[in-house]
Amino acid sequence: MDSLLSIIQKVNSEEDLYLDSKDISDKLKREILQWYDGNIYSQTIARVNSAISILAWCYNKSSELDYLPRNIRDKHFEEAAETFKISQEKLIRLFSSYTGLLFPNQNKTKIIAFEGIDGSGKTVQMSLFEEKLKSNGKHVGIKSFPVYDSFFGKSIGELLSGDEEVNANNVDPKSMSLWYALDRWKSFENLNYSNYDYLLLNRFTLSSAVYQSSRVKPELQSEFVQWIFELEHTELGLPAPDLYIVFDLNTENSKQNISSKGYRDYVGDKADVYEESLDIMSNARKIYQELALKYKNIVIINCLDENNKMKTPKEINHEVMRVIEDGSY
Ligand SMILES: Nc1ncnc2c1ncn2[C@@H]1O[C@H](COP(=O)(O)OP(=O)(O)OP(=O)(O)O)[C@@H](O)[C@H]1O
Ligand SMILES: Cc1cn([C@H]2C[C@H](O)[C@@H](COP(=O)(O)O)O2)c(=O)[nH]c1=O
Repeated sequence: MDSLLSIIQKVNSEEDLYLDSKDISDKLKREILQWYDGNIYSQTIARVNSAISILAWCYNKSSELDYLPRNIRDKHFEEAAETFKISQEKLIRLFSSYTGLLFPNQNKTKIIAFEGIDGSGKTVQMSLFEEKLKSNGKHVGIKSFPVYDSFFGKSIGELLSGDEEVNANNVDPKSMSLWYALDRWKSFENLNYSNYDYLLLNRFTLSSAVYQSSRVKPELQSEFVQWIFELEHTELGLPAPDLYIVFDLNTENSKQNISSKGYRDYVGDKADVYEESLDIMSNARKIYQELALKYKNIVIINCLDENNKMKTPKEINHEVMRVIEDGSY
């Protein structure tokens, strides 16, 4: 099977068809789960089958529903929502977007997030990439998280500064994650990014998955990562980036880069509580590497040369361009 349309045709021809994991490629699983609830990281076959049943319903019903009076149409949605055990609002949302999934628009906005431990060069690289895209005539949106001057971001800055007794390194990881998640949710609340060719993000959900899971016991780490994805994608409806580019370097080089950053509003001239913790930084580096092996939308770029010195910004930018041009993520 090679397309969602052919899968629907199979569903239509075989009553009670339940797909096996091998019946559908990883790429299609990601696409359908992105449409279903955004959480592409929980690819259980039960979730994929639920999404396919709803997709098939949308496809089969569309021409009929389009011509029905409003009250009868609503009745159809109400009954189907009950069958699928989802809310009517969610079914209506899925119905309004299913054509985009079955007949993809090549001009869809690409969301690319820049990630890595503190001082890994995300800001420098995002701005080089943005310049390149703009000089190629692309329409580009950018966002950086946390948004330190927003309502939620201000509290994140205070917690990171370590100035109070309760700080970002002693507050429990789930509570800390909620601040970051709400900060992103607020920032996306009224954002219509469909007109951009690219939306570039300086840190996104993966930062919490990595940094906050680095603060829980190792045996609870992978469950914690899933909790973050569920919180931000399934519950808050944030989109999963098409691609995460993670800049990898050792903690010695990152420390040196942090010290060259100069004054920052939320922390002044000093480092924040995560930047100060060698444990958090080295655990975070390891978790980024582990998650990149697990998920196809996470790609690592090695920022160090054979002598463990930082490659130049231009050299790293070439590697970013290679990943984008390759397009195989
Ligand atoms: N390839 C590089 N070689 C040398 N210095 C670099 C390189 N890339 C970035 N830097 C310097 O390192 C510092 C941190 O870079 P940048 O702000 O881009 O990192 P960041 O990952 O965004 O940091 P943070 O996560 O702490 O916000 C800056 O002073 C920047 O000029
Ligand atoms: C967005 C985000 C960030 N963090 C962590 C990672 C960093 O140590 C700090 C702040 O980021 P900055 O790049 O130094 O400004 O917070 C996190 O744990 N979760 C997140 O979502």
